[in-house]
Amino acid sequence: MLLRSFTRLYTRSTKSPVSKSFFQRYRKQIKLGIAGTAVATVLGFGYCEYVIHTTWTVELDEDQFTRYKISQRVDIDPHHYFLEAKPLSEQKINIWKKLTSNKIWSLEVKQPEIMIVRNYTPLPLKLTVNNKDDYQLEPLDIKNNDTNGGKLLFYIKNYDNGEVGRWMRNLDVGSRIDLRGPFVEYEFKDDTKNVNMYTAGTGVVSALQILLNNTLENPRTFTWVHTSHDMNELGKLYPMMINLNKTNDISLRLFSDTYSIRDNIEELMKLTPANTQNLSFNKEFMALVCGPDGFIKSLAGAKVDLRQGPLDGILKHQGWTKDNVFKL
Ligand SMILES: Cc1cc2nc3c(=O)[nH]c(=O)nc-3n(C[C@H](O)[C@H](O)[C@H](O)COP(=O)(O)OP(=O)(O)OC[C@H]3O[C@@H](n4cnc5c(N)ncnc54)[C@H](O)[C@@H]3O)c2cc1C
Repeated sequence: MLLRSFTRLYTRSTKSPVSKSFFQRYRKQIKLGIAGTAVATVLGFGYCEYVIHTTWTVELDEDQFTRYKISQRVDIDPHHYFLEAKPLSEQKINIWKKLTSNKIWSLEVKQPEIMIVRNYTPLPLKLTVNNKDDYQLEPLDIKNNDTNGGKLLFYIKNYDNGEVGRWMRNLDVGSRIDLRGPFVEYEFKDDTKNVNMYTAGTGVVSALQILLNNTLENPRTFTWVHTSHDMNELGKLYPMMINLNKTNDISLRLFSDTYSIRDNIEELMKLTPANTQNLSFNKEFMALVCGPDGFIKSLAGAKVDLRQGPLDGILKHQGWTKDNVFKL
């Protein structure tokens, strides 16, 4: 008796008649279910792709992000590098022609892990990397529609404790970055004929962005003062600046080894023509100042809450008016 019930139990548990009949009974439905799941998965992936492509704009836009990937990066020194970003979708608008050399503009880069953005200033330059330590920079021929496939080149400083510059430096080539813009920081008025440009550190990019754009019909005259701790931090931007200095419209004066302009006040005064028109606004002259806070303060007075703030410093001393000066 005991043996029989054991045999019955054993037989039931090993034959599993329930599952066998279940599969037999619902074979069709199971097959349909598997096929349905496969179709849903394929459609799901397709939908995700659709959503991604429609929630990120294809053309650069101020309100929404456009997807790029890091196509090349060249490290200059531990705190400076070039980064080239290539759009994932073809850009129909030639942004350089659209903005011309009348505007200084930047793009926002998103750091998605901590959801912050920082502005960076694209340069109209083509980067060619020959090998690990050798690269070339060449200006885009914007007038003749050279867009380099919409690739954008940035010159970036990474601070030891900085978030975005450091994050981008550690990303692999091929990684995705999202860009938004353009945001115009300054636009020249047609009347402006003579520009005094004062830049320090990465502020160099504002001057280079307009001076390397060859779309302007009637070029302006530029007196450009740049100060860097060490000109080597500019990498191959430095020889490019020396070449720009050889053109008729640009006169460049470089101060190295110091961000402090205190040591060079006399020379800066000489480079900053005194306004002899009794402090009245002369629409042909414009001074742009771009660099660290202390640099801006010494030249033109401090910015206040990201606004222009009162005019002070060397430019005020030389009789320039508030309307002739813009702090970037
Ligand atoms: C219009 C515009 C264009 C620009 N273009 C360029 C460009 O082309 N290239 C470029 O390199 N930069 C450019 N910048 C600067 C850039 O946007 C960033 O500010 C810069 O890269 C630093 O950002 P980060 O996230 O790397 O560092 P952050 O995290 O902002 O830190 C920067 C530095 O400040 C220090 N810091 C951070 N928080 C504090 C705090 N609370 N108190 C004291 N110190 C602090 C950090 O330690 C670090 O040293 C531009 C800025 C503007 C507004």
